[in-house]
Parts: sequence; C-alpha cells; structure tokens
Amino acid sequence: MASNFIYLFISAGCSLVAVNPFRPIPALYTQELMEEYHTASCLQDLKPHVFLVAEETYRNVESQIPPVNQSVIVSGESGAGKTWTSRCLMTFYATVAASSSVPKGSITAEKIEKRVLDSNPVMEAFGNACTLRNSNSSRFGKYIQLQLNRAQLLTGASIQTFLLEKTRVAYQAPQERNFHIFYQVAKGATEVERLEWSLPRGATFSWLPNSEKSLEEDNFDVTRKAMSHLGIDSSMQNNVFKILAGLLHLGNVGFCESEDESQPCTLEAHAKDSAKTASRLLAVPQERLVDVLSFRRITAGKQRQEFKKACPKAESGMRRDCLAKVVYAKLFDWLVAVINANIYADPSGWSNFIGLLDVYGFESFPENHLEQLCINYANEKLQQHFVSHFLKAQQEEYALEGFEWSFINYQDNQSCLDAIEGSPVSIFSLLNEECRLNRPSNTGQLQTRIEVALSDNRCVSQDRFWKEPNFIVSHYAGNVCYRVEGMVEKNKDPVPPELVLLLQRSQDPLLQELFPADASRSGEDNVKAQTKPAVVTVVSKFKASLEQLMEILHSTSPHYIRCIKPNAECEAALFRQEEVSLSFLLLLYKALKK
Ligand SMILES: Nc1ncnc2c1ncn2[C@@H]1O[C@H](COP(=O)(O)OP(=O)(O)OP(=O)(O)O)[C@@H](O)[C@H]1O
Repeated sequence: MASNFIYLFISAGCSLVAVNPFRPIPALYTQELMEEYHTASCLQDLKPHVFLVAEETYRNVESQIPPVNQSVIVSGESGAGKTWTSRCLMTFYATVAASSSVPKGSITAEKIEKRVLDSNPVMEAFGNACTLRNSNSSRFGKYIQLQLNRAQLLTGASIQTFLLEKTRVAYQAPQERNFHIFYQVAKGATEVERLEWSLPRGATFSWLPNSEKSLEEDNFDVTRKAMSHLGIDSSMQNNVFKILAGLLHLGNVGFCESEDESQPCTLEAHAKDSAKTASRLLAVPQERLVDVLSFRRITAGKQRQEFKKACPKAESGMRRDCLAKVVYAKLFDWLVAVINANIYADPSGWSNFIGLLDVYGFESFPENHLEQLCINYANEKLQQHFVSHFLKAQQEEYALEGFEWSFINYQDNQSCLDAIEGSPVSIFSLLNEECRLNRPSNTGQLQTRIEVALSDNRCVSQDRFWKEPNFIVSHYAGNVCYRVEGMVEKNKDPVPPELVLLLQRSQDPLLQELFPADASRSGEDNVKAQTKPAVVTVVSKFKASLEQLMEILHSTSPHYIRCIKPNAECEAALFRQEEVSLSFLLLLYKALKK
C-alpha cells in the first residue's frame, strides 16, 4: 500500500474492487482526474477507478442501449468505504452532469446538484454513528436515484432508505455512540439555544455516551447549512433540534423499583427535572408523560373497558425507550421525505436514471438478532444478483476473447433465501405467524418449530452447545448463529397506543405533523381503536421494500463496487493479507461453488 493504487477490476469491468487506504489521497479525486475520465476517448485505456465506473454508467445512459438505466451497487463490510465511494460517485455525477451545457442564466442544474450533495451531510448526521468498527458508520441502507434528462443533465434525485437502526437512540453498545446529530446539537448549540433546549455545557445524558470523542462529524454548522440548502428553514431546524434535545432529557428519566406491584415506580430523584424538561421540549403535559410511562392500558370485556396497570421498572424503561425510538424513526422518515421533496424532479423532466445503492454489509457478531437477520438477508439477495451478473459478464468475456469454456453450473444461494423468506414455510413466515397469533412468546418452542419445519433445508441448523434458543443460517459469507429471544417482539415492533396518543396531543407543530390525530375518532376512543392494529411486521415491511428495490435493480444495467477493508484497526497503509484474502475469497470463490 505504499503507492496510491487502491482500485482494480475483476471480470471484464463488471466489478471494481476498492481497497480502503484509510488515509486521504487527494491526488486520486481531483477535478482534473474527473475531467480526464470524463473526456477520455477510450475508457479501457484508463486505470481502474471509481470515476471509471461513474463515467461508464454515464456513457451507457447516453448510448441509450437497453437497459439504459444503470445501477451501481456498492458493498462491503462496515468501514470498507461504501459511503466514501458513494460520495465520490455523487460528486462525479454532480460535476459532469451539471457541466457546460447548462444554459446561461439557468441555475436549476447547479441548484439540484448542490442539493443532492447536501443530502449527504444531513443523512449522515441523522443516520450515522460512531461504532467500534467505523467512526462514521451508516446505520441505515440507502438507494439514491439520480435522474438525468435527455441532455444528460441532472434534473432531480430521490432517496429510499432501509431499516434505520433506531434502537441506537436509546441503547448504545459500550464504546459506541448515538447518532451524530445528538452530539452536534449538544456541542454546537448557541448560548441562546442552550438556554432554550436546557443544554448547559458539560451536561451529561445517558443517551449521549462517549461525547468526549471529538469527531469531524460533530460539525453542527455543516448540517445546518446543508439543511438550509435543502429547504429546511431555521425555524423548522430549531423545531427538529428542540425535539432531539427533548429526547436526550427523556433518556435521563429513570425509574426506581416499586415495592408494591400495584403501585407505579417512582421517578429517580434527578429524573423529575428531566421529565419536566422533556415534557416542555416535546410539548406534552408532564403528568401525562409520566403516566404513560408508568401505566399500561388494558382493554377487556365486551364493553372494551379500559384498566390501568402499573408497570414494573423494566417495563417503564422500555416504554420510555419506545417513545424515543418511535419519535426518532418518524423524524428520520420525515427528513427523508422533505429531502426528497426538495430534490425531486417531475417525471416529465427526466428520462433515465443512475441508481446508487449503499447498503450495510454482511454482519456476524457474538450475538445476532432480528436486525442482523434482515441485513444478512439483504446481502443474500444482492449476492444472488451479483453472482448471476458476474457469471454472465465472465462468460461474455470468454466468448469475446475466443476462449473455449463450458457453462459453469454454479450452486447459488437460493436454498438459503428459501430458508429465510421462502414459502410456504420459512424463518420469516414462522416469525410472522407468532406475531399474528399474539401469544406469549416461547422461544424454545419457536426454535423447535424452525428446526422441524426447515429440517430439509441444509442451510439451517442449531448450535446445540449454546443453551439459549438459537438457529444457525449458513450464509454465502459464513455461518451466523441467531438468538431467538426477543425476535418475535422485535418483529412486532409494538408501540403502545397511549404513547402514540400522547404524541398526537403534543402542542409541538412538528410532532403534530409526525403523529397526526385520527380525525374520525376523538380522545380516549383512539386508544381503544388502536389496541387492535393490523400487524405489519418488521420482516414483512423489509421484505417488501427489498423486493421493490430488486425489481428496480433487475431493470437496470448493474455495476458492482466491492469495498475492501484491509485491516480491522482502520490503520492507514496497513494491508493484512489474511484479512483481505478472506474478503476476496468471499468475493470470488464462495459464489462460484461448483
Ligand atoms: N478512498 C478512500 N480514501 C480515503 N479514505 C477512505 C476511502 N474510503 C474510505 N475511507 C476512510 O474509511 C472510513 C470508513 O469508510 P466508510 O464510512 O465509507 O465505510 P462504510 O463501508 O460506509 O462503513 P459502514 O458500513 O459502517 O457505513 C471513512 O471515514 C474514511 O476515513
């Protein structure tokens, strides 16, 4: 890694491999180099580079040979450089697609490119966090469609996001941090804002761990400026930050164990002030806030009478966390919608697109939950897509060069996908059934059901030495053992209706927009009406959005950029053969089992 060589091609340009140098190499990303790739008469003569993929896709659109629309699928493990690579691609398109052909006096193209690029710092502030593996790790998947008109100019864009890791709002693993935006607000607020949001310097918040780490990402000004460019004015921004400050205070609302089960838990001594501030910032009555955290509503009998039951300490804590998660998730979706509204181009204004997909890589931790199952399922889907195109490109290359070859009869990962999402029975269908039956979840029983129902599928097994109920899925990238405990609850992702009602009645204009009251029903009726919601589970939603994405990808001409992390420590110029070769092994051979 002494040189600046970090890119190489495999398989007839079908896939670019990008090795993360973990140090800035400005010479690799200059305007001049961009220009060189953009104006080259023969792209084949140029060195592999992310700009080469960008230019190739751009020219493919210009050539109008079907499929005209292009997609660039950027993959790799956490910290491998996906976000960096996606940013490079966006910068390239924003530069070349807004070049000389813009008519004098027209600022539309420039405006749109600026907005598209400004979506990055905003999305990263709200959706990225410092983890053990990457100090700016994307905690959501992103597909951005860059829309081009007949003159090949960028006229608009749209962003689709997947599976935000919202649990991070209320729980951060040791040495990890919450989403960047919380630190930006806490560190960057002005003195006036500090007073307004009750954020004195040096204040401590349980949901703001490791704030002493100073990261480049803790730059509030950059986020604010980008939000302004995206049409979010300063009063709306303040509204957003006020809610975030409210969530930080909510995180400090701790409960004491109650000695009498029939009585609610009391607030910890210092938590009273936090509850007061949180309720002020979220514009909800303090007693109501404490009440919904301390009591569960139960409706029973023919008359659907409502009872209140005091929650034990752990449940009150869970309700507090749930409140924060639902607010943050809605806020994130709202932000994406606002960004989309500001970068959107009317369909009559564009004819083709280049889509960039930046999704979380394959995950395997000592303990794996529903989130990892969804992430790894998405990676299986993309792997299947990759393998089919990789082989196609390989065989076309052989044919072109006149090699004699016989068709590779590769074994794809269909049986693994069948195990996860197949019909009539799969892990997803069994999880959904448990949610539908709405019975007290019995993890041992669910493990047995998975074991029996999928006994014919060689991709599913159990770790019999682990006493917790589990199942192992043999993914293309390796075996992952998933913990059954908590999966059904996470799949339901329930939000107690009284929490929603609290937010619907907030006096805060943004919360009112995020949680509109059901106009057909009033007051307490709402609680009863919402006690039996139709269950749309997490896996069903995720599967549906992924299928929609795959449909788009299948309709485009795909290009792959596989980002490689050369060492786990994120050290500059350190290339660990054994770690890299493992990545290559996965990349090149695992998919091609004969
Ligand atoms: N081409 C590059 N040149 C210089 N630095 C790079 C390059 N690619 C990545 N990096 C460095 O590596 C870090 C991690 O990259 P990045 O955040 O893009 O990883 P990622 O694959 O998106 O990770 P995650 O899945 O956790 O979001 C970046 O913050 C940057 O410092």
